[in-house]
Amino acid sequence: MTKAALRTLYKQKRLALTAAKKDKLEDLILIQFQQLPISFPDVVMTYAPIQKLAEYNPVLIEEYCIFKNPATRLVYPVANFTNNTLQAFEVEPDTYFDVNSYGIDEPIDGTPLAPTDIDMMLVPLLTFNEQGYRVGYGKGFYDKFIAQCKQNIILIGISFFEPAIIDDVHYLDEKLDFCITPNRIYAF
Ligand SMILES: Nc1nc2c(c(=O)[nH]1)N(C=O)[C@@H](CNc1ccc(C(=O)N[C@@H](CCC(=O)O)C(=O)O)cc1)CN2
Ligand SMILES: Nc1ncnc2c1ncn2[C@@H]1O[C@H](COP(=O)(O)OP(=O)(O)OP(=O)(O)O)[C@@H](O)[C@H]1O
Repeated sequence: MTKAALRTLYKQKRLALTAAKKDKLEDLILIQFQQLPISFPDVVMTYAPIQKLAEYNPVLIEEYCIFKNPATRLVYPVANFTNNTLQAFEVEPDTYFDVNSYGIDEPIDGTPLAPTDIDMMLVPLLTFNEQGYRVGYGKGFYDKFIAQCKQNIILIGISFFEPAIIDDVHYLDEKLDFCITPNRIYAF
């Protein structure tokens, strides 16, 4: 399917999950994440989920990263919807967040961080394919941002559903290193 058709389908599939089903899938995803064959680096970019789009909430994964590596530093994206770019901000436990016009909690007094300082990134997505390419909301925020990160950054997608076939992968699309589903880890 095209990315446009996949966006519509996977938004519907996510929104159709009951709270109980979503809770169960989130537990299974955490269990899979805990099997990842990596050592946990210091600087981890995560995201605050968009509730109205039923995104996966990575909070338990963040806690697991801190448990495995107490030196973990958490970073969140702040989106500029004028030019569809992201900026990374490191947060502390007392950092304030404010909800932006798209319903995303963003840090308002974090410390700006260069994309090259990020070691690992949890990348939001709607779906992905067996080759490690993802479909997001179609504004290219993450593709552009990942292009500025270091070569050996670990990119991890998380999906409630198994992979799809994407007919229109673009040459600028960035490939994930792993995608976690409730059933297994895909390594690319
Ligand atoms: N949690 C989270 N944060 C993120 C992203 C993300 O995918 N998830 N982004 C990843 O890029 C950036 C923001 N990109 C976004 C792109 C579209 C929409 C959105 O609400 N799209 C609606 C249509 C809204 C409209 O056009 O009025 C939709 O897709 O239904 C939200 C965020 C940065 N922060
Ligand atoms: N490295 C890049 N530099 C400039 N433009 C880019 C880059 N990568 C992607 N784009 C542009 O961004 C637009 C959206 O890309 P795409 O459809 O892959 O978004 P997406 O991955 O679904 O969304 P997102 O990254 O926002 O979650 C496309 O028009 C694409 O040309």
